[in-house]
Amino acid sequence: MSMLSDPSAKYSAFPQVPITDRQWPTRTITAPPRWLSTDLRDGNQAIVDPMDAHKKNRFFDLLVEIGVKEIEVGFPSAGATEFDFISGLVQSGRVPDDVLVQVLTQSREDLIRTSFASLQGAKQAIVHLYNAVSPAWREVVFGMTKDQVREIAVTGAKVMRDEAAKQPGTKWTFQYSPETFSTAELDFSLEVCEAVMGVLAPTPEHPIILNLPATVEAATPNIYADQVEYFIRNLPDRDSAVISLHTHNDRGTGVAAAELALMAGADRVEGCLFGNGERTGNCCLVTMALNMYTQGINPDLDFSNIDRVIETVEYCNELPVHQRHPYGGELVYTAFSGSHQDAIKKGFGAHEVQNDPQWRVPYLPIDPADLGRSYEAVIRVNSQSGKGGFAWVLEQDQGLKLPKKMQADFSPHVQRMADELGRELNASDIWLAFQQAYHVQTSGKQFQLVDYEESRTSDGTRIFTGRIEVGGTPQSVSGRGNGLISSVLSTIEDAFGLQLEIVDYSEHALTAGRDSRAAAYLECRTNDGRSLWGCGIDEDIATASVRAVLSAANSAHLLAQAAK
Ligand SMILES: CC(=O)SCCNC(=O)CCNC(=O)[C@H](O)C(C)(C)COP(=O)(O)OP(=O)(O)OC[C@H]1O[C@@H](n2cnc3c(N)ncnc32)[C@H](O)[C@@H]1OP(=O)(O)O
Ligand SMILES: CC(C)C(=O)C(=O)O
Ligand SMILES: [Mg+2]
Repeated sequence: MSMLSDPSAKYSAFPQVPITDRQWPTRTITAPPRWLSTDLRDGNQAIVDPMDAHKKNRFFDLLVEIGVKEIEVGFPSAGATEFDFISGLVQSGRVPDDVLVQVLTQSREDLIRTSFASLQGAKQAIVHLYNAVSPAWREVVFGMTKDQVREIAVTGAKVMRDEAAKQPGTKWTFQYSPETFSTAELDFSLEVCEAVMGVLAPTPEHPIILNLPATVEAATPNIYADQVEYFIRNLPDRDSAVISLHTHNDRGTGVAAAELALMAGADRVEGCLFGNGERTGNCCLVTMALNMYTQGINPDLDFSNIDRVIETVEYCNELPVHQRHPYGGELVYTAFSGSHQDAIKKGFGAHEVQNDPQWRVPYLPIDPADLGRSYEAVIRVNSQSGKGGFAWVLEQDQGLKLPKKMQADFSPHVQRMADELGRELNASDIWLAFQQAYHVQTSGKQFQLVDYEESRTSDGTRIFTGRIEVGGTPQSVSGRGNGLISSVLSTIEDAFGLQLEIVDYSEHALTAGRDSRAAAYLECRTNDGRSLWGCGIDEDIATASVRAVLSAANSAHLLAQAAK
């Protein structure tokens, strides 16, 4: 078996929804929906080892902490683990007053009764009833006509109504899902929902939740939005229903479908953190909430410490959050490639200088700091990287702000190291490459400053007098110039025969908070016209400049040796 040359023999295009005056494309999302997490139900039913009570409790606490107010805690009739967890949670008093727990049940009398039993003692709760309504399920799963399938829902709704009446101390909300809504005839979904409403008699003050699942995502997200708009426009007593969305991600557009359907008028979104759930998962609540956040809308969910959220989700689901998962993945705020690094570094620079409250850093749709991620990890260096990358790392790690031309000079050293090692370079690799390239390390070089003094003559001439180790042996040297640097340059020429002319010089204090040292950078030209860079770091800025000259002299010495 292989892929078909004519897939239309096996698969058909999804039909259009019969509305021509659809409104959703002209709307924008301006407020968050009601969120329901189904991590403990749809997520839990899709993992290899369903969560035990310890993990379920930990997940529940996380959901409460991030601000989820409606939580589907399980499927009570699935077995003792589920039932005991739900009933234990309800009776523990750990459900905050502003949080609604929800349970799911098939439309079967015994299962509905078990579901209500699990919620005994709850102040308030949602009981969620479902049955599939689309042709394939009607014909293949139930072997029933439309009327019989509608009757499954009606019978279940009656049991729900009666069970609720037996526990009047609980404020009940009813939820009904025409499962497989996305692949069902819209008018039949409406017919079944109306029949359920007929039994449960919702009012605007006490509405039913009608949840419209894309149980299997079968079309482009605009089709789901059309289906939801059609449903809402044709539902009698719309104001007695909360319209809820439940998308899956079979085509990879579960979040997009929920977003467009929200524009179509829905009120509520069901999903899982990081999109766990059946097959390719449910709508990812983190992605959808943070998509809103980056449009300037407070989603009412708090992901300020997204790494802690990931840690708990990975622990409970025993599934990793993909490194490229929107907003949360380990690599989504990381740039390895040169042009991205360059733009991000400039973006952070401009952000700091302009103090602009609006976020305009290229390639980063959100400020990682808002989610508790540090800036340090944003730029990482490998063989695809450019100057912006290692310059950023040196600045973050060592406080060095290399002049642009020096970055170009250092670039081949980094490139060589990345190619040789064939892996990502970490901050200490780059620092080592820098120390080697500019002889900043304390040993193994030709010229090493021991100490020096500077004096002036009456006409302003500076005199450098010092001791320099040459190949390990201290040597007393001196020279004159009209400044400290030129006096060191003439010392080097007189003592060692190295002729260097200064082209560029800059210095800065190392990044505040690190220490009180300073860095000096120096570009020199040799007598055969070659450009050389030196760098000196010292607690004293003048000494840093002397070290920078010796750094360039060490390079000049190596060049002279190589030429011999
Ligand atoms: C899209 C979704 O995610 S739906 C949620 C799915 N989640 C789960 O199923 C997890 C928990 N489920 C379970 O532990 C088990 O399925 C149980 C304990 C609830 C029920 O187990 P069983 O009694 O063995 O039934 P099973 O789940 O295999 O269902 C099969 C029967 O239920 C019927 N059925 C399935 N769904 C429904 C429904 N929503 N309403 C009424 N009947 C249904 C089927 O037609 C089938 O009937 P048949 O035996 O006459 O052919
Ligand atoms: C039970 C329903 C809402 C469901 O999970 C689905 O249809 O995907
Ligand atoms: Mg589902």
